[in-house]
Amino acid sequence: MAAMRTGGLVLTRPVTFVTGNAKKLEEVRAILGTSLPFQSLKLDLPELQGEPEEISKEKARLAAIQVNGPVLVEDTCLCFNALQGLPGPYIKWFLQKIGHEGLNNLLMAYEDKSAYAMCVFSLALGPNTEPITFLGKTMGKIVPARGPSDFGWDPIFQPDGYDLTYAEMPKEEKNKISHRSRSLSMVKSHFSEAGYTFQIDSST
Ligand SMILES: O=P(O)(O)OP(=O)(O)OP(=O)(O)OC[C@H]1O[C@@H](n2cnc3c(O)ncnc32)[C@H](O)[C@@H]1O
Ligand SMILES: [Mg+2]
Repeated sequence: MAAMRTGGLVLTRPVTFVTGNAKKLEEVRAILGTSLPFQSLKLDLPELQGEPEEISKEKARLAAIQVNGPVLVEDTCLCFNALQGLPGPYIKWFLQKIGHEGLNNLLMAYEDKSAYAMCVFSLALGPNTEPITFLGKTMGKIVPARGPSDFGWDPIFQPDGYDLTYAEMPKEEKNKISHRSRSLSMVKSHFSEAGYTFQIDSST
């Protein structure tokens, strides 16, 4: 839990990253390394409809109640410029129903294949605290699927400046430029700037 102390906030528990997605967790682990004490909890939280930041904040509020402590969650969007940002936060269901080919077909009527991947992390220090959001974006375009299909829409997203899709890139390369790593670098800066201190008693 969080307690105030002069000069910053003392956290007596590690931050819990709550997600139902094992691939997200894998990337968050690789990106954060040991820079932030965190643990994970596999929970598929219900998601509100609406703007990405509100969806992410609401997930954090629900997660903080479940965990009864500091939590980090994220919501990921894939936004097509020709479609004014859709499917956006609804990408999970589009992907599930129409797949990579269907997503490409959605853009068939448009010249503009540009898109961006967006990650909104939300940090809530405990239940009843207002979550803070961190938004990271990577620009690119939608292409016919290339590369291994072990993580979501990675095979159809080709980031600007690369000839490779996210799926074709070595993981370390994706993690250097991804929407997730951009958002997480803001989370890391927040932790160092806000002066939080972790005093975790491992015996409790
Ligand atoms: O429990 P949560 O964290 O919500 O996990 P989720 O899988 O439900 O994730 P989202 O609600 O954020 O939906 C995002 C969708 O985009 C997929 N996705 C997320 N990040 C991705 C990435 O970096 N590359 C490819 N696909 C990704 C993910 O598998 C989902 O289908
Ligand atoms: Mg989800």
